[in-house]
Amino acid sequence: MIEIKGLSKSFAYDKKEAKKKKNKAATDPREGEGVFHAVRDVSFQCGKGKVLGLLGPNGAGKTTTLRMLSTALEPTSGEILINGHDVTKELRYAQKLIGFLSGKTGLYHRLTVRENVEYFGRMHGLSKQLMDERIDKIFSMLDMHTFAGKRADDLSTGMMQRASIARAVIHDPKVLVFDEPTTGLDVISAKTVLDFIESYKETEMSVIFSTHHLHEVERLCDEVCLIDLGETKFYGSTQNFASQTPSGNLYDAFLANVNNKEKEVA
Ligand SMILES: Nc1ncnc2c1ncn2[C@@H]1O[C@H](COP(=O)(O)OP(=O)(O)OP(=O)(O)O)[C@@H](O)[C@H]1O
Repeated sequence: MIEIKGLSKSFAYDKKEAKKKKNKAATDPREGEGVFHAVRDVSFQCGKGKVLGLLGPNGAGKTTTLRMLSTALEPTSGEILINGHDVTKELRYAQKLIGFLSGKTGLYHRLTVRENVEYFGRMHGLSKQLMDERIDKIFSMLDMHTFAGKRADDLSTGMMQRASIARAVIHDPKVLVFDEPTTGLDVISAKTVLDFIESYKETEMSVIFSTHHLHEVERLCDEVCLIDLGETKFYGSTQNFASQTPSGNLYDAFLANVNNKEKEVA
């Protein structure tokens, strides 16, 4: 179980940005004195065996939120608890339990896919036997055996993404945090990734992933957290989210919950 309570993250403006903002009235509620409040108040939780979809228009604060969950960024305020343990205070404990997939693959281009995954497995202290078992299982789930010996810089986008996922889950994390895992993938690779996430529903894991694709939410998510301008605007079951509008569809519910004038959704 992962709980996020009143999370916020502010970034100091660089000199150029600070100069631009000086003496100008703020047009965005996230603009503060010398800082930009990218995430202002985000709260949700994701129980064992549940999948939560993190939604929001471009720039809403999804990636920043997920980076905090992954421990890559330290929150300005708020709490992230895994099984009651505070992630910021028990970093090692949290890093063992979290598997993070970000937009950047983080693979070593000169190493083969298998070498890459083994490297991250060793960093997590996996024994050779456990590593081989895990690799065999994950590579089968993600249909990776055919390109396990290829160097990372020879991979297609879809292969690269699957290798990055294998890398993120080699240590058998209990909480998966995936940032837009299907962005840029063709239909077949996207299906492999979605099937993989779906398979986790049968386990005790919690999965949180951000997406702009509402059909993915419909298929996979038990719960939805929609953020806009850095704040949680809706958190609850996917069913309750959809039933907020007369049409009962996720697309209309999304539009009804965002203030952002552009109301972008892919
Ligand atoms: N390191 C940083 N310094 C300053 N501002 C930042 C930083 N990281 C993010 N931001 C700003 O915070 C806001 C939220 O960004 P974030 O990447 O979290 O949005 P997002 O919801 O993931 O967007 P998208 O759907 O386009 O990926 C944006 O306005 C972004 O420019």
